[in-house]
Amino acid sequence: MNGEKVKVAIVGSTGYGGVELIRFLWGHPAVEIVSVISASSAGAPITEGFPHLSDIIVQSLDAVEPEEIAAKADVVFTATPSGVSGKLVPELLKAGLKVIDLSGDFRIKDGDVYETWYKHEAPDSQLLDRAVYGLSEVYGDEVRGAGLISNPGCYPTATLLGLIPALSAGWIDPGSIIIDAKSGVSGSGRGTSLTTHYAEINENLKAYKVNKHQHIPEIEQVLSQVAGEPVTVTFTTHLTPMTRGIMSTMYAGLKGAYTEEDLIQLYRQFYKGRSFVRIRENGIWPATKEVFGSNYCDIGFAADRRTGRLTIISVIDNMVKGAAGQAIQNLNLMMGWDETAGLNYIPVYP
Ligand SMILES: NC(=O)C1=CN([C@@H]2O[C@H](COP(=O)(O)OP(=O)(O)OC[C@H]3O[C@@H](n4cnc5c(N)ncnc54)[C@H](OP(=O)(O)O)[C@@H]3O)[C@@H](O)[C@H]2O)C=CC1
Ligand SMILES: CC(=O)N[C@@H](CCC(=O)OP(=O)(O)O)C(=O)O
Repeated sequence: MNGEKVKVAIVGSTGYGGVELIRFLWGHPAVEIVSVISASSAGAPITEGFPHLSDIIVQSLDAVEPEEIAAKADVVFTATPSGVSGKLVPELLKAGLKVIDLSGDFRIKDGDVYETWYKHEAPDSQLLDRAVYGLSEVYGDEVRGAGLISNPGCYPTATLLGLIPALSAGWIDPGSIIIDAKSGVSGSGRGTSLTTHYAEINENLKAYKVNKHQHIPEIEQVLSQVAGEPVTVTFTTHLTPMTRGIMSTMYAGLKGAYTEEDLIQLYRQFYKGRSFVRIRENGIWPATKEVFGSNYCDIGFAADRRTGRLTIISVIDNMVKGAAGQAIQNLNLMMGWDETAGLNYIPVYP
């Protein structure tokens, strides 16, 4: 990590993902933020909308001009909505930038599947092939040296990190997986809507997009690859009255009489040497507050002898491991740096 700092730009810097990228990148030892970019507020100081960045980000917001971004930066993060990234990323790559995209546009390898779930035109199939799916702990080797990284969705990150070790070991039945997931409202971005209106969400718990969530094909794509056979899942999402955090509770049929101790050993081995996945033991279940503001994913399990089912609980902060933190972890891997650079914070508690 010696020498000149890598210059980064952020498109979508006025959104929740963009502002969270600024928070971590500002303290990154090998990075300089050279441009914060906005489609709707170019020319304005970022502090107009985000006074907490006063005296930290001094430059005004730049316009979305790929050539100008490439003249300043080496790497660009696109924290832009699905449908926008798919059109913008090819221009940024053409201008010579390395790109880390936070949207869902490059995650699904089959363009037809993407169009069915996202209702936008799919990016070019060659680019879909080129995009590396940045689930850092699983595809880290592919991320190293990549030019285009597709950062995973928030729910898929929590869910896949919880399921992959047991599935790849052949310990759970791939046809039996049920996922019940809950998210804080920042997961839906900074835009206002009736669903996230204070009076609608406060003291409330709502299921949404049941069997229709755009993260279903993303989860199934990875699980199918891991299992070596087509996997379908039942996936239900809920909105909770909290700002940050995701809890994914997963159920699957066990294919043997595995104990919790077996599972702890399996998961510890799978994530050996990876700083951001922590495995719980002694029946202490992970809670969202225990990862708040950090890049950790905490996982706990219970193997039920009576029903033959495994319960896995995985928690992340959707804004960090579910978005900006994992994107920076991928930058670190892409650049050959320590994956924890700029991300070494313990969770905010209480
Ligand atoms: N929030 C979360 O927990 C997670 C979000 N994601 C994904 O990350 C991306 C960003 O999410 P989030 O920050 O929450 O969303 P926000 O809605 O908070 O922000 C999106 C930003 O995109 C910018 N934007 C909109 N249209 C354009 C355009 N045509 N060209 C350039 N920029 C545009 C907007 O800024 P401006 O108008 O100033 O340009 C806006 O600030 C999304 O794809 C989201 O799905 C992924 C994982 C988790
Ligand atoms: C709470 C909430 O609304 N969460 C969003 C997750 C958004 C996201 O991460 O979107 P992409 O992965 O598609 O980019 C949702 O459920 O759609």
